[in-house]
Amino acid sequence: MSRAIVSLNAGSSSIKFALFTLDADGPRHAAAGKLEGIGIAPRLVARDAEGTVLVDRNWTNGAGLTHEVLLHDLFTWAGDHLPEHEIIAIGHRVVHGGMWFARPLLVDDALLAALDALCPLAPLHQPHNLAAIRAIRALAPALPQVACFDTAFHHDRADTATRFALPRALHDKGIRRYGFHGLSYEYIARTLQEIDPELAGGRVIVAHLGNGASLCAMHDGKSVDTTMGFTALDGLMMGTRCGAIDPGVVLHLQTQEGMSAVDVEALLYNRSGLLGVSGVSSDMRALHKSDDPCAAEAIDLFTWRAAREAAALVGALGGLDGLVFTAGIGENDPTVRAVICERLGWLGIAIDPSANACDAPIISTADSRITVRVIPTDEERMIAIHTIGALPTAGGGQ
Ligand SMILES: Nc1ncnc2c1ncn2[C@@H]1O[C@H](COP(=O)(O)OP(=O)(O)O)[C@@H](O)[C@H]1O
Ligand SMILES: CC(=O)OP(=O)(O)O
Ligand SMILES: [Mg+2]
Repeated sequence: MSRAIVSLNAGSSSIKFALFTLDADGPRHAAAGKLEGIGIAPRLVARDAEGTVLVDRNWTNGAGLTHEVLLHDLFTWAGDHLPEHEIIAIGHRVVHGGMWFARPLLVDDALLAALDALCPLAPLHQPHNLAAIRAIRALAPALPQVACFDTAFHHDRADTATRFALPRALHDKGIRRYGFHGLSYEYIARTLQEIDPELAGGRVIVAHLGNGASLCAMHDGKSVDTTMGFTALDGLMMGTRCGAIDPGVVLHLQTQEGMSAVDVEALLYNRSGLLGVSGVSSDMRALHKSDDPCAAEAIDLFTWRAAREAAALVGALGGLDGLVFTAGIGENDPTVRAVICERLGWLGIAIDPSANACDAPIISTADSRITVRVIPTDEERMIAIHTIGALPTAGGGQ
């Protein structure tokens, strides 16, 4: 029987998970999967480390099944089908750690209560992250659970990068720029250190372009600035989120258009971004397939915003040595990467079209002044590493 850690990344309509066994040289990936379509038509697919499908299950009449019920089914499946693994802890991606939580922490009642208070700052994520923790507490009260914060990687940035130009008292109360996707950025920083230490020591922009999207400006592997702020609404245009917007628009919608705060929240988080501009889909693949001109306009705006924000981060870094693409779009979409790089061509970026077309590890030409890489992210592995480290006997009692 080998001891194992489960990493959970619970979102509004999906729960991504991965199982890692504890090896002397770090967590070893044993299985991973996704429970998606929660609230509509749930489907569970899991694969072992070789990619063999372990389960592909749909629920009949599954629309009414909650995260809690489905997590229970997932655990029953894991108990029946992965009996050779003793799960010793569960690690969670918790999107918002606020001002105080900058390191992975063992979950207890006090921590859960403090994290509940941050739900309004991450309405698409935090309630689901915490619901998964509570569901597992109910199923297995003695199982240690570790919260790993998406904000933590950005926590130690200089004050200038975290401060809004608002009265000081509001900053002191916690109204400041936090930044997200930190588990992904931390994984990329570590990987870059392994594969290209010289570049890792320099000034690098990492573009995490997924359903949620942000950029991180790193120097020597540390976050200097990032495009997301107080919430995961800020910065880039995303699947359904607007990204940076004149705050005057929000005031206008409320005072002139008669929208309530709840209406505005739903508009900015769920009906904007690629979905709102295209009127077609929030999914980049669907937009490429569509012949609706609004779909093309949405993709154009996505690349325009990404290049514009990247240029701002070059200013924050005082120059640029490397650019890394990651997450669903960043790892798999040569067209989006090519257009963003073309818009940033003035920085001395030159892309090799054939390397870009096959998502090669390096997609810049040999004489490009800036190295452009594609690195698949692995938030689940980062969660497993942090979870092992946060257990009472660090190293998982090995
Ligand atoms: N081959 C691909 N080409 C273009 N876009 C892709 C491809 N594969 C995935 N994507 C896009 O990646 C996005 C989802 O990214 P992902 O990192 O999985 O998001 P999240 O983890 O936030 O749910 C979607 O817009 C999807 O269309
Ligand atoms: C913080 C965030 O936007 O996360 P995701 O990309 O998973 O939506
Ligand atoms: Mg994601």
